[in-house]
Amino acid sequence: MALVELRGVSKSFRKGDETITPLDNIDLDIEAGEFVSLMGPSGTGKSTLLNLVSGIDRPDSGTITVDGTEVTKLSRSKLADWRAANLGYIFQTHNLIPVLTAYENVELPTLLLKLSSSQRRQRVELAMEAVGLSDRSDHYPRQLSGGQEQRVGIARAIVAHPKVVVADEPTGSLDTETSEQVQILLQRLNKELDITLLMVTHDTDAARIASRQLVLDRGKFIESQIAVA
Ligand SMILES: Nc1ncnc2c1ncn2[C@@H]1O[C@H](COP(=O)(O)OP(=O)(O)OP(=O)(O)O)[C@@H](O)[C@H]1O
Repeated sequence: MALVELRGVSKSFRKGDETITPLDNIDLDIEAGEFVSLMGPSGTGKSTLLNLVSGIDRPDSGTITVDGTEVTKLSRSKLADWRAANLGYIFQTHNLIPVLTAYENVELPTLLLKLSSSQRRQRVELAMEAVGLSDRSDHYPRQLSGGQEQRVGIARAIVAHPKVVVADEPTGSLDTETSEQVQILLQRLNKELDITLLMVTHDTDAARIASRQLVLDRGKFIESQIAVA
């Protein structure tokens, strides 16, 4: 069984009189340790897919299973606990809390886990180290560069040792050089820490660093051209 398994997943939204169906009976398998990129025209349902995999939203039909847990069956409260322990989310803009230091921002998701304070400290320190920011722990977001802020966002996403990390345009708001650094970091986390990644991107260079490229269009996955480039 794949680490992430989508079977017959559909999701529609009503827009006035119209019904739009970004995801139409989709199947997807992501194996443990894979790095999958997802591209596609604007509004085709890429973020919707990430929200379904992470249990933020529910499909109209179909099942989503992550590491043997059928996420689509979990109650709301169970879902919150499951997400805290199993899923990391990297946003386009890092969404850091400005009044907390880098360390405290990364620590936040661990407060939902049953850990001793020394286990918690160890996790945060490891995550800060993994993104190369151990020396910036006491800095506030305003004291960090855009790339450093995004790296703190990445540390926050991996601090709970999640099974899967989903990333929604993680390099979308960065300049070319910083974007490349974040791409290298994501690739390293995938290869060295064996983190399974599903990354939405509009950037073909970013998509190329993934081990598998998918394109979503009109409710379905299509073969990616860049996979054979
Ligand atoms: N909660 C919602 N209510 C109504 N419509 C929604 C909702 N969420 C998404 N949609 C619609 O579903 C479609 C897919 O949206 P989604 O954000 O998943 O696309 P996307 O591929 O991530 O787009 P982009 O590349 O521009 O970020 C869009 O038409 C969007 O307007």
